[in-house]
Amino acid sequence: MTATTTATIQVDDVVVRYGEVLALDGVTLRVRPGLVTGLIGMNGSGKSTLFKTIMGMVRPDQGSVLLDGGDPAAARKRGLVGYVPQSEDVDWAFPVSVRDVVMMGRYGRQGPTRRARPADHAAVAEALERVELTGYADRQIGQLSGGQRKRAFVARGIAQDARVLLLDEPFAGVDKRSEATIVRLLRELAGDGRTVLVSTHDLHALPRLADEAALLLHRVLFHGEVSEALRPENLARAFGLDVLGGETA
Ligand SMILES: Nc1ncnc2c1ncn2[C@@H]1O[C@H](COP(=O)(O)OP(=O)(O)OP(=O)(O)O)[C@@H](O)[C@H]1O
Repeated sequence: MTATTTATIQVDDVVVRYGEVLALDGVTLRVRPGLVTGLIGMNGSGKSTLFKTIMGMVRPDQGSVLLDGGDPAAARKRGLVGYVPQSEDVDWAFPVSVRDVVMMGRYGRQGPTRRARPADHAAVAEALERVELTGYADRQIGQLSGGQRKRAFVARGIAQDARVLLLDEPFAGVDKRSEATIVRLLRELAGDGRTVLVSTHDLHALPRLADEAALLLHRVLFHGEVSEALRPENLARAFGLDVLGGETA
């Protein structure tokens, strides 16, 4: 059972190119269990590509990724990793209910028939409760607010009992209540020993959210204490901006 296994993300010197575009240029990163790690970077810095590489959906042109010490695609297939995608990557018109989305987290345990057993229904109900969406279970997923949609995907990862959770911009377009709920949940999930990696633009939420932060600009510029990551000189390097005003030279 993966539940007792320590899962850690190990990325070594990863390069990913899309044709001429160099999305990741020698990324090395260790993400430890039991912590929330924030992944900070400007648009196009490679955050989504790094997530897809960690999940084995994008193959590095160079370098290696280990999830729980093994191949990422295999780890994903055995349900080790839960993913909360960016909103643009989801077809919100798809005719599935919130409950169906959360039940997807149980597919890995159901075999090819996908017949839900009482334990699956119980896990889905508990996950919905934890994200405060019990009353929305039968709604079509697209009928939820932005924050509720994110919470539904977090519930999918909880129902899956994923040891590694990757969240791509979970606070984009999210109301304050959902943000607070997601922050609380991620802290609880990390407290249970899970590995939680969250990309965000929301620097204000970072001290409440994360134990560590990594700054990404096609490579990891800094990884360590959140307060250190937020130092103006570090943000200036990651965002190419002088936080006191204009563009850096
Ligand atoms: N499928 C693709 N084909 C070609 N180029 C791509 C593809 N996906 C991403 N890119 C390019 O790779 C670079 C990194 O993109 P990526 O989406 O990983 O960054 P990001 O930090 O997640 O950005 P954002 O915050 O805007 O989502 C960008 O220049 C982007 O245009």
